[in-house]
Amino acid sequence: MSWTKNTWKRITPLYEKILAMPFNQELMQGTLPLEKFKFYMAQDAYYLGEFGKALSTLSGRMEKMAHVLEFAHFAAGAIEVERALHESYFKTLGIPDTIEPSPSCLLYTNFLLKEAKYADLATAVAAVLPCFWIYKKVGDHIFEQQSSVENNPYKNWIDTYSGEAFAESVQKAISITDELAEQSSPSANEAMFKAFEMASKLEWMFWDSAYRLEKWPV
Ligand SMILES: Cc1ncc(CO)c(N)n1
Repeated sequence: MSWTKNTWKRITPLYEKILAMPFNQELMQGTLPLEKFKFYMAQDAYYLGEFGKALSTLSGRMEKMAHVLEFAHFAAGAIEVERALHESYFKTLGIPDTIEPSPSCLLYTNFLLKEAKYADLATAVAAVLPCFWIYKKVGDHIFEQQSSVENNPYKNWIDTYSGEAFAESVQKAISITDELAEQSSPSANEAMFKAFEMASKLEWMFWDSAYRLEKWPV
Protein backbone atom coordinates (compact mmCIF):
# COMPACT_ATOMS: atom_id res chain seq x y z
CA MET A 1 0.00 0.00 0.00
CA SER A 2 1.30 3.48 -0.80
CA TRP A 3 2.44 5.75 2.02
CA THR A 4 -0.42 8.18 1.45
CA LYS A 5 -3.11 5.43 1.41
CA ASN A 6 -1.77 3.99 4.64
CA THR A 7 -1.49 7.43 6.20
CA TRP A 8 -5.06 8.34 5.31
CA LYS A 9 -6.26 5.13 6.94
CA ARG A 10 -4.40 6.02 10.13
CA ILE A 11 -5.63 9.59 10.14
CA THR A 12 -9.31 8.83 9.42
CA PRO A 13 -10.54 9.10 13.05
CA LEU A 14 -8.98 12.57 13.30
CA TYR A 15 -10.43 13.55 9.90
CA GLU A 16 -13.87 12.49 11.11
CA LYS A 17 -13.43 14.68 14.18
CA ILE A 18 -12.62 17.59 11.87
CA LEU A 19 -15.82 17.05 9.83
CA ALA A 20 -17.87 16.98 13.04
CA MET A 21 -16.45 20.29 14.33
CA PRO A 22 -19.11 22.98 14.87
CA PHE A 23 -17.15 25.37 12.60
CA ASN A 24 -17.44 22.98 9.63
CA GLN A 25 -20.98 21.81 10.43
CA GLU A 26 -22.24 25.40 10.64
CA LEU A 27 -20.27 26.46 7.55
CA MET A 28 -21.95 23.61 5.70
CA GLN A 29 -25.42 24.68 6.91
CA GLY A 30 -24.67 28.34 6.24
CA THR A 31 -25.39 29.14 9.91
CA LEU A 32 -21.82 29.93 11.02
CA PRO A 33 -21.87 33.36 12.73
CA LEU A 34 -20.23 35.92 10.44
CA GLU A 35 -17.94 37.10 13.27
CA LYS A 36 -16.37 33.61 13.39
CA PHE A 37 -15.97 33.46 9.63
CA LYS A 38 -14.32 36.89 9.62
CA PHE A 39 -11.91 35.82 12.34
CA TYR A 40 -11.14 32.68 10.33
CA MET A 41 -10.61 34.64 7.09
CA ALA A 42 -8.19 37.08 8.68
CA GLN A 43 -6.19 34.27 10.31
CA ASP A 44 -6.27 32.27 7.10
CA ALA A 45 -4.79 35.16 5.12
CA TYR A 46 -1.88 35.23 7.59
CA TYR A 47 -1.65 31.44 7.37
CA LEU A 48 -1.58 31.44 3.55
CA GLY A 49 1.26 33.97 3.44
CA GLU A 50 3.42 31.82 5.74
CA PHE A 51 2.32 28.61 4.00
CA GLY A 52 3.46 30.18 0.73
CA LYS A 53 6.89 30.90 2.23
CA ALA A 54 7.16 27.30 3.50
CA LEU A 55 6.29 25.98 0.02
CA SER A 56 8.84 28.30 -1.53
CA THR A 57 11.53 26.99 0.82
CA LEU A 58 10.55 23.43 -0.10
CA SER A 59 10.73 24.30 -3.78
CA GLY A 60 14.36 25.27 -3.35
CA ARG A 61 15.17 22.04 -1.51
CA MET A 62 13.78 19.69 -4.18
CA GLU A 63 16.18 17.61 -6.23
CA LYS A 64 14.09 16.97 -9.33
CA MET A 65 13.47 20.05 -11.48
CA ALA A 66 9.86 18.91 -12.00
CA HIS A 67 9.37 19.08 -8.21
CA VAL A 68 11.11 22.47 -7.91
CA LEU A 69 8.58 23.74 -10.43
CA GLU A 70 5.54 22.10 -8.79
CA PHE A 71 6.37 23.56 -5.39
CA ALA A 72 7.01 26.97 -6.91
CA HIS A 73 3.51 26.74 -8.43
CA PHE A 74 2.02 25.68 -5.07
CA ALA A 75 3.76 28.65 -3.39
CA ALA A 76 2.49 31.09 -6.01
CA GLY A 77 -1.02 29.60 -5.66
CA ALA A 78 -1.07 30.15 -1.89
CA ILE A 79 0.09 33.76 -2.20
CA GLU A 80 -2.41 34.44 -4.99
CA VAL A 81 -5.27 33.19 -2.80
CA GLU A 82 -3.93 35.32 0.05
CA ARG A 83 -3.92 38.39 -2.23
CA ALA A 84 -7.39 37.57 -3.57
CA LEU A 85 -8.76 37.39 -0.01
CA HIS A 86 -7.55 40.95 0.59
CA GLU A 87 -9.26 42.09 -2.61
CA SER A 88 -12.56 40.29 -1.97
CA TYR A 89 -13.56 39.11 1.51
CA PHE A 90 -11.38 41.64 3.31
CA LYS A 91 -13.07 44.54 1.55
CA THR A 92 -16.65 43.24 1.74
CA LEU A 93 -16.34 42.05 5.36
CA GLY A 94 -14.31 45.05 6.54
CA ILE A 95 -11.31 43.11 7.86
CA PRO A 96 -8.27 45.30 8.72
CA ASP A 97 -5.22 44.78 6.50
CA THR A 98 -2.70 43.99 9.21
CA ILE A 99 -3.29 40.73 11.04
CA GLU A 100 -1.90 39.59 14.37
CA PRO A 101 -1.77 35.80 14.30
CA SER A 102 -3.67 33.95 17.04
CA PRO A 103 -1.69 31.48 19.22
CA SER A 104 -2.93 28.47 17.20
CA CYS A 105 -2.29 30.16 13.86
CA LEU A 106 1.25 31.12 14.88
CA LEU A 107 1.87 27.60 16.22
CA TYR A 108 0.74 26.02 12.96
CA THR A 109 2.59 28.36 10.59
CA ASN A 110 5.79 28.21 12.63
CA PHE A 111 5.60 24.40 12.64
CA LEU A 112 5.34 24.40 8.84
CA LEU A 113 8.20 26.89 8.41
CA LYS A 114 10.41 24.94 10.81
CA GLU A 115 9.74 21.62 9.05
CA ALA A 116 10.27 23.17 5.59
CA LYS A 117 13.64 24.54 6.61
CA TYR A 118 15.07 21.91 8.96
CA ALA A 119 13.31 18.54 8.60
CA ASP A 120 14.42 15.74 6.33
CA LEU A 121 12.97 16.56 2.89
CA ALA A 122 10.40 13.73 2.78
CA THR A 123 9.25 14.63 6.32
CA ALA A 124 8.99 18.31 5.41
CA VAL A 125 6.79 17.45 2.42
CA ALA A 126 4.62 15.18 4.59
CA ALA A 127 4.16 18.13 6.99
CA VAL A 128 2.59 20.34 4.31
CA LEU A 129 0.42 17.59 2.76
CA PRO A 130 -2.53 17.90 5.22
CA CYS A 131 -2.88 21.56 4.19
CA PHE A 132 -3.77 20.30 0.74
CA TRP A 133 -5.42 17.00 1.39
CA ILE A 134 -7.58 17.72 4.45
CA TYR A 135 -8.94 20.89 2.82
CA LYS A 136 -9.78 18.94 -0.31
CA LYS A 137 -11.60 16.24 1.66
CA VAL A 138 -13.44 18.76 3.84
CA GLY A 139 -14.30 20.92 0.80
CA ASP A 140 -15.65 17.92 -1.13
CA HIS A 141 -17.64 16.67 1.84
CA ILE A 142 -19.26 20.06 2.44
CA PHE A 143 -19.95 20.46 -1.29
CA GLU A 144 -21.70 17.08 -1.46
CA GLN A 145 -24.00 18.04 1.42
CA GLN A 146 -24.89 21.38 -0.18
CA SER A 147 -27.95 20.25 -2.18
CA SER A 148 -30.20 20.76 0.85
CA VAL A 149 -28.88 24.26 1.67
CA GLU A 150 -30.08 27.33 -0.21
CA ASN A 151 -28.07 30.54 -0.62
CA ASN A 152 -25.20 29.50 1.60
CA PRO A 153 -23.26 32.74 2.34
CA TYR A 154 -20.07 30.68 2.40
CA LYS A 155 -20.53 29.27 -1.11
CA ASN A 156 -17.34 30.95 -2.40
CA TRP A 157 -15.18 29.24 0.19
CA ILE A 158 -16.84 25.89 -0.51
CA ASP A 159 -16.35 26.26 -4.28
CA THR A 160 -12.64 27.05 -3.89
CA TYR A 161 -11.78 23.87 -2.03
CA SER A 162 -14.13 21.53 -3.87
CA GLY A 163 -13.03 22.89 -7.28
CA GLU A 164 -10.99 21.29 -10.08
CA ALA A 165 -7.96 23.61 -9.83
CA PHE A 166 -7.39 22.79 -6.18
CA ALA A 167 -8.00 19.07 -6.86
CA GLU A 168 -5.13 19.05 -9.36
CA SER A 169 -2.66 20.56 -6.89
CA VAL A 170 -3.72 18.08 -4.22
CA GLN A 171 -3.19 15.14 -6.57
CA LYS A 172 0.30 16.39 -7.46
CA ALA A 173 1.22 16.92 -3.81
CA ILE A 174 0.05 13.38 -2.98
CA SER A 175 2.07 11.79 -5.77
CA ILE A 176 5.26 13.73 -4.95
CA THR A 177 4.90 12.64 -1.31
CA ASP A 178 4.54 8.99 -2.33
CA GLU A 179 7.57 9.27 -4.60
CA LEU A 180 9.69 10.59 -1.71
CA ALA A 181 8.26 7.99 0.68
CA GLU A 182 9.29 5.17 -1.66
CA GLN A 183 12.88 6.41 -1.57
CA SER A 184 12.89 6.55 2.25
CA SER A 185 13.46 3.90 4.93
CA PRO A 186 10.62 2.52 7.12
CA SER A 187 11.79 4.68 10.03
CA ALA A 188 11.85 7.76 7.77
CA ASN A 189 8.32 6.82 6.62
CA GLU A 190 7.23 6.80 10.25
CA ALA A 191 8.80 10.24 10.80
CA MET A 192 6.80 11.40 7.77
CA PHE A 193 3.64 10.05 9.39
CA LYS A 194 4.38 11.91 12.64
CA ALA A 195 4.77 15.19 10.74
CA PHE A 196 1.55 14.56 8.79
CA GLU A 197 -0.30 13.73 12.00
CA MET A 198 1.00 16.85 13.75
CA ALA A 199 -0.08 19.11 10.89
CA SER A 200 -3.50 17.40 10.88
CA LYS A 201 -3.91 18.12 14.60
CA LEU A 202 -2.93 21.72 13.92
CA GLU A 203 -5.63 21.91 11.21
CA TRP A 204 -8.15 20.83 13.87
CA MET A 205 -6.77 23.48 16.25
CA PHE A 206 -6.94 26.17 13.59
CA TRP A 207 -10.69 25.62 13.04
CA ASP A 208 -11.29 25.27 16.77
CA SER A 209 -9.43 28.52 17.49
CA ALA A 210 -11.55 30.37 14.91
CA TYR A 211 -14.75 29.04 16.44
CA ARG A 212 -13.59 30.19 19.89
CA LEU A 213 -12.29 33.56 18.53
CA GLU A 214 -9.04 32.64 20.28
CA LYS A 215 -7.19 35.42 22.07
CA TRP A 216 -3.71 35.65 23.55
CA PRO A 217 -3.99 34.95 27.31
CA VAL A 218 -1.77 37.91 28.14
C1 LIG B 1 -5.44 26.54 7.84
C2 LIG B 1 -5.49 26.21 6.39
N1 LIG B 1 -5.05 25.01 5.98
C3 LIG B 1 -5.08 24.70 4.66
C4 LIG B 1 -5.56 25.60 3.72
C5 LIG B 1 -5.65 25.23 2.27
O1 LIG B 1 -4.51 25.55 1.62
C6 LIG B 1 -6.00 26.84 4.20
N2 LIG B 1 -6.49 27.78 3.36
N3 LIG B 1 -5.96 27.12 5.52
